[in-house]
Amino acid sequence: MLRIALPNKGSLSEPAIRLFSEAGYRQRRDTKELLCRDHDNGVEFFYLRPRDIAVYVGEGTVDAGITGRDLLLDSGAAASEHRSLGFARSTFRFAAPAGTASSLADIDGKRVATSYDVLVGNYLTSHGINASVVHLDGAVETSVDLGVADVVADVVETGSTLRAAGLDIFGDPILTSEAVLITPAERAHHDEFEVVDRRIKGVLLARQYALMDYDVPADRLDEAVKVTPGLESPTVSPLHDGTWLAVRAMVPRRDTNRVMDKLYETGAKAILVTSIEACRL
Ligand SMILES: Nc1ncnc2c1ncn2[C@@H]1O[C@H](COP(=O)(O)OP(=O)(O)OP(=O)(O)O)[C@@H](O)[C@H]1O
Ligand SMILES: O=P(O)(O)OC[C@H]1O[C@H](OP(=O)(O)OP(=O)(O)O)[C@H](O)[C@@H]1O
Ligand SMILES: [Mg+2]
Repeated sequence: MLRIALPNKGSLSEPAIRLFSEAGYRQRRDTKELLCRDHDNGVEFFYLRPRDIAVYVGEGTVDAGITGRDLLLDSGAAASEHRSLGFARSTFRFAAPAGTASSLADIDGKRVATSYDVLVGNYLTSHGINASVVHLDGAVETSVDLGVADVVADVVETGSTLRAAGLDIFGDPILTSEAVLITPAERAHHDEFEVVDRRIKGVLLARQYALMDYDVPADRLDEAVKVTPGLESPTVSPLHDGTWLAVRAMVPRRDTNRVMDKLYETGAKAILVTSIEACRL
């Protein structure tokens, strides 16, 4: 059986499990379950701490897993990013009390608290900054107030956690992160993994695209098709009346209303948008 590690808690867990459910894989029913075997699809799922997943994948004891790009880089494990998944998006930033730091150079000689010491250590070294990294397991934003650090480096989504702690973000983002599908760095993929990957890709595409159908006068087809080029090329079929054509194309979901406006202006009618349940491309 193919072995896949999924996050058992935290922000990555629920969307990672939902992704595999939507791809047709059996998932655990209870958050206490640490293992779930999907015999029909030949895949065994292990629910592990998000931070540990890169370690298991790097050791090759599981064939693939989902973690955050930030956690993968911090682990130093021999695992590599195979596909980004578009959820748990965050940036990794430095922050300090207002007025105490405004650029990377201001960190020199200071103490930086973080849960991601490898990531931060490598970043500081590569930028020639000499600072001491203080490892904390979590709630890093409190460390400055309590006097164990001068600066923090942490995950930022909306920024409200840092703001609430009276810290201002400064400098360039250290990293832009999101959930990623990872595989062992030094091993060829199993054929079974290719099936899993194709299914995951299908779910991601189905989330990203909608199907658009419309009717257009034959002499306006070229203009309309420029607005809906589809992924390969749109399907065009004749209507019974002989002067109109029916067009079907995939359209990025976030563009559907803008595309419909443009098509309408081109003379298209009966414009319909339908969700895609699943796809293989
Ligand atoms: N608010 C957030 N928005 C988006 N991604 C986040 C957020 N918080 C954490 N992450 C991402 O989740 C991963 C960290 O998972 P982890 O479970 O260790 O932290 P967590 O989600 O805060 O859970 P916990 O604090 O319970 O350990 C990282 O990839 C991180 O970028
Ligand atoms: O920029 P924001 O939108 O505020 O999000 C970022 C915060 O979210 C996460 O913490 P979480 O809420 O999971 O709490 P914990 O990690 O401290 O348990 C992360 O560790 C940051 O602290
Ligand atoms: Mg957290």
